[in-house]
Amino acid sequence: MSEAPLLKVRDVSKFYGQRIGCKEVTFDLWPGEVLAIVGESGSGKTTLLNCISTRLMPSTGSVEYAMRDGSIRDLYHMGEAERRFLMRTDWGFVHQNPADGLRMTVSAGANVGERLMAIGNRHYGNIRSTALDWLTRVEIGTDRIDDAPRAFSGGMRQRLQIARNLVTGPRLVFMDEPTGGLDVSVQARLLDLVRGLVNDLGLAAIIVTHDLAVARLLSHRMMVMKDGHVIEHGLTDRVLDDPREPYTQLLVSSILQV
Ligand SMILES: Nc1ncnc2c1ncn2[C@@H]1O[C@H](COP(=O)(O)OP(=O)(O)OP(=O)(O)O)[C@@H](O)[C@H]1O
Repeated sequence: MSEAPLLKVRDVSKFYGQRIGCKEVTFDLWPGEVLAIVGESGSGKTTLLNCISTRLMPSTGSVEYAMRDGSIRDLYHMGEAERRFLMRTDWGFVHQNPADGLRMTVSAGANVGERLMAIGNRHYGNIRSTALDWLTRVEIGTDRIDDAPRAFSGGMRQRLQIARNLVTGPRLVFMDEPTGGLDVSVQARLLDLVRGLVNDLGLAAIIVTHDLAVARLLSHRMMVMKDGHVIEHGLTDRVLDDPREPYTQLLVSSILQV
């Protein structure tokens, strides 16, 4: 890991009227590091993820990002066009529901290829061969390249969404319950795949999950949220093996096997 954080999140709070979405969240994320945000439903995980990824503007706080050229930018003071470019090129966002991250009626190949075109690739042959390569990497048969994702199973759709996000070589990927809504056996295969890709590509990732087994398998560090606050934060193995907060102890003990 390099010496400067990729993200510096400082005192990020989001209020929905009187209601707390998340409150005074501060942490650094380092290049190549995977952070899991865990907590029960309504604890503020998605609100925090959306604030950090600028899909939602926080009420207060700041997020600094180390750009590829080494400059540090304040995400909430970036122009809209620049932020969109960053999202398309340097970041990925994997939604729980693949339909939110895919174009369901265009082919699998086009779903992957259009991200390449968005960053300036114009050579059809190269785009198609890169798309084929990525379908293989996410274990989708290359004979399915011309099929639309609406003809795919849930697991295949999620793998295609991952290929679409990773094809442009992002440095940071946000994932919101990436295995939610899938069968257990499909989840296990997807988790293996995500873990392999994140390791191979040296990606930094922030993964929201209510499933501690997902956090155990994928993350280096984890933050536990309750009622919008981060109540515990540390190395994943430490938090899961030796939880300090009574609430985390309860969460851990409610899972038979993590
Ligand atoms: N658009 C909104 N308007 C009003 N309140 C909201 C909105 N979105 C979230 N909240 C509230 O903010 C709090 C945090 O919600 P959030 O969805 O971030 O939690 P979560 O941990 O991601 O839950 P889940 O796992 O169910 O998605 C909750 O009290 C929720 O009701």
